[in-house]
Amino acid sequence: MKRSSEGVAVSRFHCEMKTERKGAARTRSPKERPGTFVGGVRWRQARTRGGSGTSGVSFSARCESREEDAPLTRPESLPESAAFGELVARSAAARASFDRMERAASCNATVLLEGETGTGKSRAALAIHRAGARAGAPFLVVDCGALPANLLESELFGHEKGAFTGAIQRRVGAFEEADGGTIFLDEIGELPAELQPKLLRVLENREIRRLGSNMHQAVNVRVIAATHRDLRAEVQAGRFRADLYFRLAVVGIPIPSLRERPEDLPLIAERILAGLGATPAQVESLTTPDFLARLQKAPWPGNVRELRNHLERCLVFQSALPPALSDSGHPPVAPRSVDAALTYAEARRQALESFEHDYVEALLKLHGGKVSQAAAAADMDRVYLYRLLRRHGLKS
Ligand SMILES: Nc1ncnc2c1ncn2[C@@H]1O[C@H](COP(=O)(O)OP(=O)(O)OP(=O)(O)O)[C@@H](O)[C@H]1O
Repeated sequence: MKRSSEGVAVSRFHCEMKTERKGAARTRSPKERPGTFVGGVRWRQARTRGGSGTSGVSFSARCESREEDAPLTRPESLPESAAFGELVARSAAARASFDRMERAASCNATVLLEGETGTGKSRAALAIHRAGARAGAPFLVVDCGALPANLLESELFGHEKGAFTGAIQRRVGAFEEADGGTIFLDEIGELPAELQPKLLRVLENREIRRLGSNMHQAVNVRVIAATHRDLRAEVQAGRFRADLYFRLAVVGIPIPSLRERPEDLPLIAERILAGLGATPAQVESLTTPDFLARLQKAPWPGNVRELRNHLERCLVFQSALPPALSDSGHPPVAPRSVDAALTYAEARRQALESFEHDYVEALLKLHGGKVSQAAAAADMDRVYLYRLLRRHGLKS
């Protein structure tokens, strides 16, 4: 794509072109933009074939077909079912993601995993690391949404003694600790604005500077990032730097939600039940065609994680619970009663635990797994909500 004019105010994403098979490309243009022209006609979405031209306010492009322009994924060559690390799938969409993961594992490029909460992004990141040349080196996870900016900066890049109040000794950051290996930046969409240029510099120069130090230090780290957000929309809205987005999305891997691929559910359910140590009789009762069909119809806003919780609940209550009942977190048993044999303090602690679990689970479900949105709606601190989710095993 070449720029054909200068000094015109244009969107961060002028238009998106994705190659398809047989030398064709799909062109999409954001609706609020001045527009993209294919063959002189203004379009929001169009398919272009070899030789046709596409142009916009400040660029023009030509779609040309070449033999070596093979698509990244060849659906016709994909096997019936596939596994990548812990992940299993049958659907073409998920197998296409696995195919990309495998290719990503064999190189060192920065990867961006995009998918809703519970779709398996963290497991995919670990599997990419383990399948690659860095498998024997460290794999470090940093949750970019779990810490305020100053603590996160120190977590990522480390600090010198005295760098800030409370920095009583030097601390090595995750980038340094992961040297030779991989750093997994989870929830990258939550990275505070002030840290975005700092991370960009690290990705560009492959060197870090500890907080409070003047020295730059080279690091050899592979970066895999993940987000449940639509990062392109975040860039369009000005909340995420476009240059950082492009640095991260060298290999972009979308992971489909569970409701987009119900055909994967039986296979995943079997894998989960095996992992939970279900007996053959339990597996049989929880994989009947009727029960699986009911599970396949459920929306699963928390995706595979929610399915896992549901199946675990089914094992605990020894019953093929309908998903709608399980979703509320309330098994079909008598309402919670008070155990007066306990001390007041203990009974209160248990009730509070149970309330916290049910509340944060329902809250997250109500907001489609979006922690920041859920925290804002509940008037809670996001970091505190993350802590509660972890404590109750609702987020790994
Ligand atoms: N395709 C799959 N096959 C088997 N298990 C899966 C699959 N996808 C996800 N899981 C399981 O679902 C659970 C959630 O996965 P994971 O924590 O990687 O999700 P995530 O997308 O990183 O979630 P979040 O965005 O909330 O951090 C894990 O127990 C994982 O093993």
